[in-house]
Amino acid sequence: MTSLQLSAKEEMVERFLDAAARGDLNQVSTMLSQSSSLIKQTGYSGWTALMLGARNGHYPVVEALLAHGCDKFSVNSSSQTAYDIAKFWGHRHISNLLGRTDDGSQRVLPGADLHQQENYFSRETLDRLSAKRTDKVWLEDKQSGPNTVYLLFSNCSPMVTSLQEDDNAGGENQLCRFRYETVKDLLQKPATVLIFLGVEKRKKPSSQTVDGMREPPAWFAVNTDEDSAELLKRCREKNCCFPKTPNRDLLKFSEEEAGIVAQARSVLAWHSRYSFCPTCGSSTRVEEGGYKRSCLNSDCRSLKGVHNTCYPRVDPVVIMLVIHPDGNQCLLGRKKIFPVGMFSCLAGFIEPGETLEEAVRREVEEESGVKVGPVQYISCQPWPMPSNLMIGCLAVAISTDIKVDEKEIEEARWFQRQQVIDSFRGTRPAFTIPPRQTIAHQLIRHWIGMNSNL
Ligand SMILES: NC(=O)c1ccc[n+]([C@@H]2O[C@H](COP(=O)([O-])OP(=O)(O)OC[C@H]3O[C@@H](n4cnc5c(N)ncnc54)[C@H](O)[C@@H]3O)[C@@H](O)[C@H]2O)c1
Ligand SMILES: [Mg+2]
Ligand SMILES: [Mg+2]
Ligand SMILES: [Mg+2]
Ligand SMILES: [Zn+2]
Repeated sequence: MTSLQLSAKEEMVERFLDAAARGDLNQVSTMLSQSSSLIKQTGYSGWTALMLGARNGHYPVVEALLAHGCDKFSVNSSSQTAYDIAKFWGHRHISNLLGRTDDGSQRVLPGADLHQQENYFSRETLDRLSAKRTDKVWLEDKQSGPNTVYLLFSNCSPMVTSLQEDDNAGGENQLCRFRYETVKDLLQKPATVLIFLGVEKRKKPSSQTVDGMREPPAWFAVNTDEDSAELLKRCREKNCCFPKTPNRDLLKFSEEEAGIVAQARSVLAWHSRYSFCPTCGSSTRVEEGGYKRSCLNSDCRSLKGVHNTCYPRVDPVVIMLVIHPDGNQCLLGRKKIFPVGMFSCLAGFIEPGETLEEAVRREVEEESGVKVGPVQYISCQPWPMPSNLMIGCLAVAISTDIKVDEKEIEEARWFQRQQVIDSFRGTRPAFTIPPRQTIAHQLIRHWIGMNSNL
């Protein structure tokens, strides 16, 4: 396409991207002051100005674009961020700048790659204030606070408002939020479980107004045995419901709400499964803002010393993308219950007395017959179904013959890097990639972005 065929806007975008690629800081700054939206535009190459500045080693341009608040996590059509690009081309000073976390911790851990993937269910919107869980007076005061937020759960599913896709950034479900007056009768019921989730994290001081001095709102989750139709009557909005497919619907929240749901649902699921003392079978009492169950039998061993049975459990699971020794293929498998055509990373529960590296090696060999050598941790994800912690790793195979354990896996296959890229793009997909909310998706994307030939 010649420049004559470009619209005025497209031409401006191309000029801006060209300035970033050439390292023309003056032109980049002038154009940004005229049109700030240029910062997120991509040209025909599918690259942003940040990617082009990073590709060509223009530190001042990258610095200026970051100062203007550009999104350093956006990716090109090969799923590479500007950081991946700078690293690949050996512009260390730029990859260090792009990989730096806000607290400057990269300087404390030199050489560490602290560009951490944020996974769905991982965002901490609330400050958990765990020290306040034992402060009964403070907790009771918060319960009836005028700005306190309550979330209602039935059978560990949150009450939500279903939105049209465009209503909410990234989410189709929104949590229904209630005030004390609407739920206070429920709190009196013996079968109700109340969890203190935390208080909203304070925004920057500059955004505080007159009520900036007020304490930030506390959040609680309530699970009751009241009929779900009765619970819905408390809500005046029309679209409120308890989702019919709870597990799938948990993937439809915004990043902020997903983090809160992960916390609340895992703790509530623990209460619903551990209502009696696991040590002696007696009844228990909920304590510490819903984070402890103490045995009511005064002779019980669980009351002496610290017993982990009194606290909510988390089950660690390794999930790994196994890379072929040639570096150009990865191993994916499918369970019978997966949607048709979907392949995902292998995964399995860590067993007692096992390191995560050994768990990776054992699960991969059990499920696919492939032997694994080096294992590298990448990122993790709370997975509240009911209470897993998915520990995401890359692993390098040292054998390649596949023999699946048919009890767990229907099929496992090596996929070429290009097949994986095509599946991400949706062009001639060889298989379906798991949804973006899963750490499996993010691990596969990470591998694609890591060692591609730019
Ligand atoms: N977020 C993601 O991307 C993602 C992807 C894959 C799996 N997962 C989750 O990881 C979990 C584990 O994966 P898997 O099923 O392949 O594990 P797995 O390969 O270890 O096999 C599951 C079997 O392990 C046994 N098991 C051992 N400890 C267990 C425990 N604490 N709880 C339940 N079963 C236990 C059971 O017999 C169960 O059938 C799944 O339940 C799934 O929810 C999440
Ligand atoms: Mg498994
Ligand atoms: Mg297994
Ligand atoms: Mg297992
Ligand atoms: Zn007991």
